[in-house]
Amino acid sequence: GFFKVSNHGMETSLMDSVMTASRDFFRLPLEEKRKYSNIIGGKHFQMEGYGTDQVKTQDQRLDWSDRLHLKVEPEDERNLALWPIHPKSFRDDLHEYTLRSKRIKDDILRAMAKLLELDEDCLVNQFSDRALTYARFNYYPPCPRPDLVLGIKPHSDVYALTVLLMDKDVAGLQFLRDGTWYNVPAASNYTLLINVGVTMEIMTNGIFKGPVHRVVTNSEKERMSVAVFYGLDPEREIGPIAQMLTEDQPARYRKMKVKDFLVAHLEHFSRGERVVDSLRI
Ligand SMILES: O=C(O)CCC(=O)C(=O)O
Ligand SMILES: [Fe+2]
Repeated sequence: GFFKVSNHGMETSLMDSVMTASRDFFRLPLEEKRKYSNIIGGKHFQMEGYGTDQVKTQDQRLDWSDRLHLKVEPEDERNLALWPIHPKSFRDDLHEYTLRSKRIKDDILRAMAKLLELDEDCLVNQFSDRALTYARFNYYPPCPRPDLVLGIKPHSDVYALTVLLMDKDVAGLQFLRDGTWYNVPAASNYTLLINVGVTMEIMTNGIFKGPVHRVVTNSEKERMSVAVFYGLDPEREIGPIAQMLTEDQPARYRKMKVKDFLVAHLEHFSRGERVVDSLRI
């Protein structure tokens, strides 16, 4: 599922700085932002950078949003050429923010392990120093026809855990439960939203589920959010962790290399499907 955390130890000034740096970036002229484009040489799509989703098919549903997607960990794999230098504080703020966010993530992983009656560090230890962390800055401009287009189409996050910093003034995120969409209010009190992703769903053999969510558009106001996604080392396998399996509780998902799993996710996402459903045994 997903939940809000308060008293998380992240300074409100840092949260404000990250939001402001992000807003300032998206307000730059298009030619400035294009320097960080996720399309190389006008045609080749890459995961990182500024832009929208990869367009795979003519009939694909597109989202009413702009993103800046950056790898922050492993630190030696940062592609700094794609880290904006305007506004000036952007790189430092993001670096600082992800250090704090990592502590929150580890605290939550320990609490989740306790809930599962596993060793406290059992989940934390799944994330080696080669584990992937991405930051995604989402910008949703006002949309003249909110009835026709979504800010982000329904999806489950693919990585293990998402730490989401939401707009303080404008709501838009919705979660699906039993066929009904529920609104998440704007984060006026500096709470962070923690969202379980399908990597966690698989690791915990389906106990913690990656909920389906979407973002609706707004005809008057722009909205911003910053998501930090925590994934595994792409070179290892993803599957239910051994501690979750017993004779009565056999594996519900087949194993796959993380790298291939992420590629499969993109295929499913562009079709509005969930990759996890294709891994069920
Ligand atoms: O903008 C939001 O509140 C949610 C964004 C989201 O779901 C995502 O980036 O995966
Ligand atoms: Fe999401």
